[in-house]
Amino acid sequence: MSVIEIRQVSRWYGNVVAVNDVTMTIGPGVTGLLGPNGAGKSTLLHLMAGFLQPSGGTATLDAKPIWKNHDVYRTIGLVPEKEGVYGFLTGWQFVQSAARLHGLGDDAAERAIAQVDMAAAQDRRIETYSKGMRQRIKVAGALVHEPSVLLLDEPFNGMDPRQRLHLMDLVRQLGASGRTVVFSSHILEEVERVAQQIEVMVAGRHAASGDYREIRRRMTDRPHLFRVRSSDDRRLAAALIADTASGGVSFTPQGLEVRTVDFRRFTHQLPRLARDLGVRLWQVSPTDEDLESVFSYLSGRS
Ligand SMILES: Nc1ncnc2c1ncn2[C@@H]1O[C@H](COP(=O)(O)OP(=O)(O)OP(=O)(O)O)[C@@H](O)[C@H]1O
Repeated sequence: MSVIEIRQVSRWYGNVVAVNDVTMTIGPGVTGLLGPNGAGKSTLLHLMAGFLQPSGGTATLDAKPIWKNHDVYRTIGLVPEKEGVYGFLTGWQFVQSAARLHGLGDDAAERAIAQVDMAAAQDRRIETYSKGMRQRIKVAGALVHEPSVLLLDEPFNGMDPRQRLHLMDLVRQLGASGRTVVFSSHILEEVERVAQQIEVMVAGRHAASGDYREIRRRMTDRPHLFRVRSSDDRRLAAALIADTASGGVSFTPQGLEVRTVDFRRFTHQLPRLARDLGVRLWQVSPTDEDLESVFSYLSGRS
C-alpha cells in the first residue's frame, strides 16, 4: 500500500509561490487534483514525483522522503502534461526505451502496452497517433516498471469524448488494482467520474478535500448571484425580497440582481412566485459561476 504524505509543503519559483503550505495524505485508489489554471497542480505532482525539491516542508512516500531517493523513484510513474514524446518513434520503440531506462527487458514493454490496449498500434509512429493514443502510450511508458504510484498531469485534456471514456476506464482500473493514482484536472465533472477522493487547489493553497458529493455540496451551498429579467421586475423583486432564499435584490440596467442565500430554495421558489404573480421570466442566469469564483469561495477568499 502506497501512501503519499505532503506536510506543509511550499514551492516557489523566484518570488512566485506556486504551492503554499499544503498538507494532504493520498492513499491507494484514484485521487483527483482539481483546480483552475495556475493553481499549482503540476508543481504539486512534480513534487510528489521527486522531480522538484520542496522549498519548505516534506513530501514522503510510505514515510520515506521522495526527493533524491532512487528507491522511491522506482515505485513512481509520472505522465507529464507536455507531449514529451518523439513522433518519429513507434509506440513500441518509445515504451521499449522507457523499459531500458529502468534496466528492464522487452517483456516489461509488452506487458505495459497490453495494459493500455495499444498492441495493435504499437508499430506505428507516434506522430500518426490520435491524442488519446498518444496519451495511452505515454501511460504505458510510465507503467513499464510497474509503479505502485501513478501521477498524471491533465491526462484528459484535448481528447474527444470516446477517447476520454477509454482513458477514464483505464485510470479507474489502475486505481481498482490497488495503485495510488493521482491526476490533475480543472473540470469537476471529469474528476467526479474517475476519482473517489478530490483535493481542490486554489492559488497554490489546498482549498478543500472530500468526495464528489462533499465538494459539489460546498459549491452549491455557497451564496449565488443571479441575474433575472422578467415581464415585471418590480413585482417580482417585491416578492423575492419577502422570500427567505434571497439575501438581497437590486435593480440594474440588465435586470434584477438577486443574491441568494439558499440556492435550492431559490431555484425552487422563483418559478412558483413568477407563476403566482402572473409574471413571465425571460432570463435567469448565474452571474458569478465562473470557475475562478467557485474555487475562490471554496478557499474562503470571497
Ligand atoms: N518553472 C517555473 N518558473 C516560474 N514560475 C512557474 C514555473 N512553473 C510554474 N510556475 C508558476 O507557478 C504557478 C503554479 O503553476 P502550475 O503549473 O503548478 O499550476 P497548474 O495548476 O498546474 O496550472 P496549469 O493547469 O495552467 O498548468 C503559476 O503561477 C505558474 O506561472
